[in-house]
Parts: sequence; structure tokens; C-alpha cells
Amino acid sequence: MVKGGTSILSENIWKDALKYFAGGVNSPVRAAVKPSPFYSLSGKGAYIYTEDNKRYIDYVLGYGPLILGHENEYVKNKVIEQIEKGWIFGTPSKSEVELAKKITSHMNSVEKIRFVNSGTEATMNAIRLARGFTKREKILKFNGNYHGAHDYALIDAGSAATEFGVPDSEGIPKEVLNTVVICEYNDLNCVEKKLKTEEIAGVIVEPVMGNMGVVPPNENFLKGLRELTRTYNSLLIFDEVITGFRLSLAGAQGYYGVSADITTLGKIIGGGFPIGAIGGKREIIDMFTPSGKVFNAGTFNANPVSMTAGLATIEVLERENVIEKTVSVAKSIAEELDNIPVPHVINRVQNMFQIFFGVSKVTNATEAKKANKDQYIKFHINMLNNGVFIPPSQYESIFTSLAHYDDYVINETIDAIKKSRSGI
Ligand SMILES: Cc1ncc(COP(=O)(O)O)c(C=O)c1O
Ligand SMILES: NCC(=O)CCC(=O)O
Repeated sequence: MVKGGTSILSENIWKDALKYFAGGVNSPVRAAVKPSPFYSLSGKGAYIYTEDNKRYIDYVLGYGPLILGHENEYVKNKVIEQIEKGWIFGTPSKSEVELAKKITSHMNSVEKIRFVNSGTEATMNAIRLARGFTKREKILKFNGNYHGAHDYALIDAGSAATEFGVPDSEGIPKEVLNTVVICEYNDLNCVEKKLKTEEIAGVIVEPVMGNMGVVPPNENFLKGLRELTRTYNSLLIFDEVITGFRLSLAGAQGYYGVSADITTLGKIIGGGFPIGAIGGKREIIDMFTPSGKVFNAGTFNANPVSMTAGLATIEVLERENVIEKTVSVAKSIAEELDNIPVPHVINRVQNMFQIFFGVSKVTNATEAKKANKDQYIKFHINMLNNGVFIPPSQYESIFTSLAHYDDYVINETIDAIKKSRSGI
């Protein structure tokens, strides 16, 4: 097994992939790995192993779900047990009730849930629900917030939408664009003005921005959103697809002490299998079909494998002080990054963080875009060459997992950072 370096076999697969997939991939951020993506073969703990027999310490972690690291034994065994019994029934299964009980026990504002298959579906349905509930049409979102890949979210979106220079996607009807109102993150004045002058069904927000790098909310931002949405009878939607069960067991809401009307979840609650969820107050979630008239359905909704993996993951989070451990790793790594002798700023909230070169503060998407992306990419490549996989894009977050809570992994990472800082 070799640490980092070039990847001949992956390069051959990549040549084939370019023939079959737009840009060679099935989700754009994967094409951002330079000079070309490596092809993963397996994962164990903090490590990814590639088709080329290379090993990387993984700080991408499937873009968030793997808070326990790769192939956690407990989760794996529960999933195998489930698979031996079957994996889709087209009927309810007990696992969905167990996962719902678990999530609602941790998140006060979530009394009822609808399970779907991705964060994208979660926010799409949350928006539909807010419109159905308030009988209003407009949605307020923030510049650089990413809520997945559907029409109502791809306006001034972060993540790959910014990385590839298309924060407004082509193919979205004007009528849809006109229903989305944009403010800069952390700008409560803008939110108040829009809520006052437009009939807004809901304000959707990443409570910590994780899709423009990491951008924390200012001290009063989330509380301010809570108050303003109440005043103007609009719903507050927290998109906790990244932050749910990451910042705390009660998500960003627990961490900041602000509760939402609707919460979207994904990533961690599926333990690495496809999932999304819309949660909220009973009277809001009850508007979904069949008890209400806001339509949602799905062949794979609440599929037992994702339910089982999610439940097992949350059990480990509860039992093993996982969040505390991931935060302690994140602190050590962020401190070492801070020693890089090139002007930069590091934004970190708990176990998610990112470095921005060439700027002294990043409090919103406009400031994030001023960071020196070229320096970030050089750093990313240097890190890969030294055996560490951090996000290939400035506009993603570095994550830590339970498996990184290991002196050997931490020291190896620190060593890689030291070797990677020249030439950026
Ligand atoms: C905050 C947020 N919301 C929604 C999504 C979309 O989730 P998915 O990729 O599962 O559709 C993401 C994905 O990264 C996200 O970070
Ligand atoms: N922050 C954006 C994502 O996590 C998306 C991952 C993907 O589309 O592969």
C-alpha cells in the first residue's frame, strides 16, 4: 500500500468514464479532484484505498455521512443482518419507526418525520410543505447556501454550483426563479426587508454554511431569523443535512439553542446509505399525504437498509462520545493548518472546518469567493501527494470522524500538512 502519488489505473478508468458520463462523473464535485479523480476500492476507518493500491486519510468522508469513518463494524453488522432479511418490501418496516423515535428523542422541534432518499428530496419537500402550510409561494434562501439539486434550490447556490461557475442553473423556468428571494448570509436587515415586503412562505437556511467552505452564523443571526419569521408568519426551515447529528446530537438547533419549524436531514442519519428526512411540528408534517394534501411519495422512502444503518450510527454516536472526539481531532488539525505561513483564515464550527487563503475573514458567500481558490487547489494536490484527501473544492467542508480519533492518524495528517505547505 502506497501513500498518495499518481494513479495509473485510476487514470485508465477515468478515460473510459469520460466516454460514458458528462464530465466523467455522476456528481460534479467528484471531477474537481486534480489532475483526475482516483477510483476508490475500499474504505476502512479513517482511510480510503484506491484501485491503484494507494491509501489516503479521508477528510471528505462521503461529503459528510461517515461520522464514524469507513466500514464501522457495528453499523456493518446491523446492515448485513438487515440485508439477510430483505431490503425492500413496499410496506412499512419496524426500522423506520425506531429511527424516527431516535431522531425525535434528540431534536425537540422534530415531532414527526417523513423519510425520503436524499437531502435534495428533503429540501424540495420541505419547501412544498412550507408553501402548502402558509398558502404563500415565495421562499427566501441565502447566497451560497446549497440545498441540493432541484429547481427551487439552484439559485445562488454554493458547493459544486459555485465551484463550476453555475450558481444559477440553466433549465429552470423564469416562473420558478421569481419565487425565490435571495439575501446574503448573516444579513438580518435584508431578511427583515424581504419579509416585510414580500409574502414569504419560508426562510430556508444552512444554520452553519457548509457549502462555501465553512461559514458560521454571526452571534444573533439564527435567533434573529427565528424572531423575524415568527413576526412575519413565515416558516423557518433549518437545512441540517450536514449539521444534523454532527454539531451535536440535537444538530445545529441544539448547539445554538434555536429551534426551527421544519428541519431537513440527510447524510449522517442514513449511516452512509441514501437518505433524507423532513421533520417538524406535528401539524406541519401531518400536511403530507395521506393525512394531508401536500404530496410526497417514493418507492425507496424509508428503505430498511438506510433506516438500519442510520439507527446503528446514532446508537454509536450516543454510546461513544463521538462528537466530542471528532471535535478534538478537528481542533488539532485546524491548529496545524493555522501554522501555514501564507495569509489565510480558518473557519471552524465543532467538527467541520475549512481554510481560505488570501483573505482575513469569511462571513458570507461574497467573501468566500474572494479567497484564493488556486492556492487552495495547490494545497489540496500537495495533501493528496502526501496521502491526505481533503475536499477538492474550496466550497466544501473538511470533516472529521470517530476513526480519526487516533494519534497515528492525527500525526500522519500533521506531517502531511507540514510537507504540503510549501509551493502554495
Ligand atoms: C446543506 C445541504 N442540503 C442539501 C444537500 C443535498 O443533499 P443530497 O446530496 O443528499 O441530495 C446537501 C448536500 O451536500 C447539503 O449540504
Ligand atoms: N456539499 C455538496 C455535497 O456534499 C454533494 C456531494 C456530491 O454531490 O457528490
